[in-house]
Amino acid sequence: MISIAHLGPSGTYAELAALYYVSWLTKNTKIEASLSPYPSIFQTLCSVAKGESDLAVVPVENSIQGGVTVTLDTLWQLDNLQIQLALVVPITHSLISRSESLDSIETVYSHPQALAQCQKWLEKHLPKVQLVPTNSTTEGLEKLENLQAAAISSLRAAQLYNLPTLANGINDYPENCTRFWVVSQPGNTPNHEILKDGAFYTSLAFSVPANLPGVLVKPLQVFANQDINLSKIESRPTKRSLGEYLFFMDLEADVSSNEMQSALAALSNYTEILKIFGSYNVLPIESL
Ligand SMILES: O=C(O)C(=O)Cc1ccccc1
Repeated sequence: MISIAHLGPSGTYAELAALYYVSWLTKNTKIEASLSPYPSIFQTLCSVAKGESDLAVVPVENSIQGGVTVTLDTLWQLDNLQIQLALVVPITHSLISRSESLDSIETVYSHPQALAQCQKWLEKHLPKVQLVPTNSTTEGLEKLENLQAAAISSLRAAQLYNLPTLANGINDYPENCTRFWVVSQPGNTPNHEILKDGAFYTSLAFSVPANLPGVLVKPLQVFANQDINLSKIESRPTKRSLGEYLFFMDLEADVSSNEMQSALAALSNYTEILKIFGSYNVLPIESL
């Protein structure tokens, strides 16, 4: 039995992503899994780094809001985490409340990503409310004894806690989806048959030795030279001093391929610290 950590309380989108993964595991392997909710994304990842859980399922990027910075920062900070798999989950938000109508809502609780994904809807329908960020979309559901309160979470969460919804599909963009990573400690890899033919993506991050003109050109050129496509680049502050950055990249090649091995050997000449987070494929959830 493997344990899978995810952002809780139960009913989050991260739990939904973990459930998709478990359903794939059940169908394709003999591995059984149990889910453990954690109060924050940071604690979810720490539980794997400490060996308390075998795997964590964490959001990494939203199609509307971009990177989930805590996930990127924590992966950089904790040295022993590897990405095993990615999954992309469609996100549809509901406004959950015991109130009879929108008119009496004074406060809306949710995860900052969810509040941001419903910004226009909130501006239009609830322009005067106080928006309160929470650690997850389900954390705010505890506050709904108060009839003036509402929370943004999934319809699935509303059903789980037997709570009524005031509006459904309130995200500003219907194509809203979030990419999640399944991470483990390096050796602790459940036998992913999906990886049999090699992985499609490699994710890594690096700092550069000095803030000079052209310092990012060389690392980019290294991958271009090997004909490796860059599918994402994101910078994050090093937190050492203002204006110094780390660069997180997703590349379309397996770390063990000749092209990637050559690129990485060349890359190390132009980076200060280089961390490789792993090679992985995307689990197609429509196949489940
Ligand atoms: O809070 C949740 O439910 C999460 O899993 C994080 C999140 C929040 C908003 C969109 C996608 C994931």
